[in-house]
This record gives sequence, C-alpha cells and structure tokens, in this order.
Amino acid sequence: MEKQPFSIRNRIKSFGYAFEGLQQFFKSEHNARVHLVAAIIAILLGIYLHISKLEWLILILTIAIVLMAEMFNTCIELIADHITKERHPHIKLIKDIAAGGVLITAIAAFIIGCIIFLPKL
Ligand SMILES: Nc1ncnc2c1ncn2[C@@H]1O[C@H](COP(=O)(O)OP(=O)(O)OP(=O)(O)O)[C@@H](O)[C@H]1O
Repeated sequence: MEKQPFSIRNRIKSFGYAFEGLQQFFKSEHNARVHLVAAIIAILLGIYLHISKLEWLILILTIAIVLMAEMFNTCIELIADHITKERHPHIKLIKDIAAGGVLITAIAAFIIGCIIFLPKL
C-alpha cells in the first residue's frame, strides 16, 4: 500500500467523516436513539446523585462500549444487506451473533447502573 505523507488537513477531513458517521447513526438507527436516551438519563442521574470520580470513569466507559457495540452491529447489518437481500442462514447467524454482542454490553451496562445508582436512591 502506498503511504501518503502526513497531512493535518487530511486528519481533519477524517474527523469530519467520523462525525458524519455519528450523525448518520443517530439519525437513521432507532436502537441508537434508545441507547442515547439511556446514556443521557445515566449522565443526568450521575450529576444529580453526585457519583464519585471512579464511578464517572466506569459510567463513561460503559456508555462508550454500548454505543460502540451498537455501531459495529449496525455496520455488520449494513454490510450483510449490501451483499445480499436474500434470506440465508449464514446471514442470520452473522446478524444474530452481532446483536448478541450488543445485548451483552447492554446487560453489563444495566448491572453497572444498578450497582452505581441503587445504593444512592
Ligand atoms: N438476509 C437475511 N437472511 C436470514 N436471516 C435474516 C436476514 N436478515 C435478517 N435476518 C434475521 O431475521 C431476524 C430479524 O431481523 P431484523 O433485522 O428484521 O430484526 P431486528 O434485529 O429486530 O431489526 P431492527 O432492530 O433493525 O429493527 C433476525 O434473526 C435476523 O438475523
């Protein structure tokens, strides 16, 4: 692969593309909005209940991991649908495993939320 010289302009452009991706994700994916609302509620609760610095670190990491898993899951679905719209057991397996990955992060986030917030309520 040919290496291009380092360019700040290109790095800024790449950031722009990444923000476009974020915008598209929240605009077009219903699950993305559900996760976003859950994240906003968790942040507001964190402010209201004065959680500790360590709890903030864990909360921010948890929110990032759930959103990242949902974004990768969306990418896998888009790639699969781009390859074929036909029903195929392999596509089902791929999509269901990717969705399972999101579910694991969501369950972990729920448990972490309970551990952080329940004792303070
Ligand atoms: N091309 C395909 N071939 C086989 N199975 C598929 C295909 N596309 C989706 N599926 C499977 O059909 C089921 C429903 O998928 P679908 O994407 O419609 O639901 P969903 O995950 O609830 O979607 P969304 O959250 O985007 O509304 C899942 O088990 C999925 O893996």
